[in-house]
Amino acid sequence: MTLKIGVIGTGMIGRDHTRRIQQVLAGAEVVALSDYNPDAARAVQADLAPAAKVYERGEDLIAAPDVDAVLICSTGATHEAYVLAAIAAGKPCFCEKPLATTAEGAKRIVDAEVAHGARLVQVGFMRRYDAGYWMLKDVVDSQIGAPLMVHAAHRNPAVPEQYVTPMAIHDTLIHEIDVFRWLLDDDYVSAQVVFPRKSRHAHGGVADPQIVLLETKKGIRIDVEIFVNCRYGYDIQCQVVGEEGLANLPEPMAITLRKDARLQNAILTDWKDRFVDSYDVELADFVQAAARGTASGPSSWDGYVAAISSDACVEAQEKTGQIIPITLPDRPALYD
Ligand SMILES: NC(=O)c1ccc[n+]([C@@H]2O[C@H](COP(=O)([O-])OP(=O)(O)OC[C@H]3O[C@@H](n4cnc5c(N)ncnc54)[C@H](O)[C@@H]3O)[C@@H](O)[C@H]2O)c1
Ligand SMILES: O[C@H]1[C@H](O)[C@@H](O)[C@H](O)[C@@H](O)[C@H]1O
Repeated sequence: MTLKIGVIGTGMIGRDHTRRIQQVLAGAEVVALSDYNPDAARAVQADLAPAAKVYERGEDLIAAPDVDAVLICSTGATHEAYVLAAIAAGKPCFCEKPLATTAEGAKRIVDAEVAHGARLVQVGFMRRYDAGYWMLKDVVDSQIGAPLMVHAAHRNPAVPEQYVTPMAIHDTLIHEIDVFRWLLDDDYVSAQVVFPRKSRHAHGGVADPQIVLLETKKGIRIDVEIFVNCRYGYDIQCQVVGEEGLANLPEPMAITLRKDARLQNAILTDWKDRFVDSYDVELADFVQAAARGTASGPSSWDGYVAAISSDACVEAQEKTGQIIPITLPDRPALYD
C-alpha cells in the first residue's frame, strides 16, 4: 500500500520533506499540498509533485478523503490548529517543531490525543534519529557510568532580522531541550540564562550569544551555549561527562585535506546538510507507523514537555541570572 500524504506549509522544510517523500523514501507519495501562499504550494507541485492537488485551506487538505496522513510544516503558530484537526479526523500527522507555541496549546493536543485513545502525532525532533546521537546514547547508557554534566553548544552562522531573543529558546534550544531528555532519560527541574558580552555581528533584536543552564531530576547539570551569529559554520557540540569517562558527539563526516601546508576539515554551514540523514530516518519512521494508522517517535507528550521547559527558559531570559523552576504534570499512560 502507498501512503497518501498531504503537506501543509511548503516553505523551506515543507519543500525538503516533499522531496524526501517523492524522491528518497519508499511507501508514500505526496497527493496534496497547501500553503497560506498558494504560489509556494504550486511551485512545490511543479517541481516535485505534479500529480498533487493544491488546496487553499489546510483544513480542507486534512479532510480530503484521499489523504491518509498529514505533514505540518507551516510556521509554528499555525501548528496547533492543524494538529487538532488531524486528530479530529483520526489521521496520523507529523508536526514540525514546535508542536505548539504555548504550553497550553501543546496540552490541548495531548488531551485530544488521549481522548482519541491512540497515538497519532509525531513531533519533528529529528536529532533522536541522528546516527551520532544514537552512538552517544549507547556509550552514555553503557560505558561512562552515571552522567554528571553535559557541555553543549548550538551555533548557527547567522540569523535573519526577524529572529528575536526568545527564538533562541523555542526555535533553536528546543532541539537540545528534547534530545537531552531522551539522551539522559531524565526531565528538567530548573533553568537559568546568562548573557555574555554581545557579539557585534548580532542585530539589535537578539541577545547573542546566550548560555542556558539546566538541572535535571537526577541532578545532572547541563550548560548550552547558543550562538546564532557565530559566522564560521553550523556547529552542534555535545559532551557528556560521567563518573567513569567522557563522551563526545561525533563530528559530521568530512574529508581531511592536506594542502598549502595546512591540515583542514570543512565545517558545514546549513542545518539541512547537518541533519539530512536524520530527516530521512524520522520520516521513514513516520511513514511506517502511519501506514498502520498510528505514530511513533517523539510524541505530543515530548512536544508538551518541550513547551513547558521552553517557557521556563524564556522566563529565565527575562529574569537574567534567576533560577526558574520547571514543574511537569503527570504523564498520561498513553505515553508510557
Ligand atoms: N526540525 C528542524 O530542524 C526544522 C528546521 C527548519 C524549520 N523547522 C520548523 O518547520 C516550520 C517551518 O519552517 P520553515 O523554515 O520551512 O519556514 P518557512 O517560512 O520557509 O515556511 C513556512 C511556510 O508556511 C506557510 N504558512 C504560514 N502560515 C500558514 C498557514 N496558516 N497555513 C499554511 N501555510 C502557512 C508560509 O507561507 C511558508 O511557505 C517551523 O515551525 C520551523 O520551526 C524545523
Ligand atoms: O529552525 C532552525 C532549525 O531548527 C535549526 O536546526 C536550528 O539550528 C536553528 O537555530 C533554527 O532556527
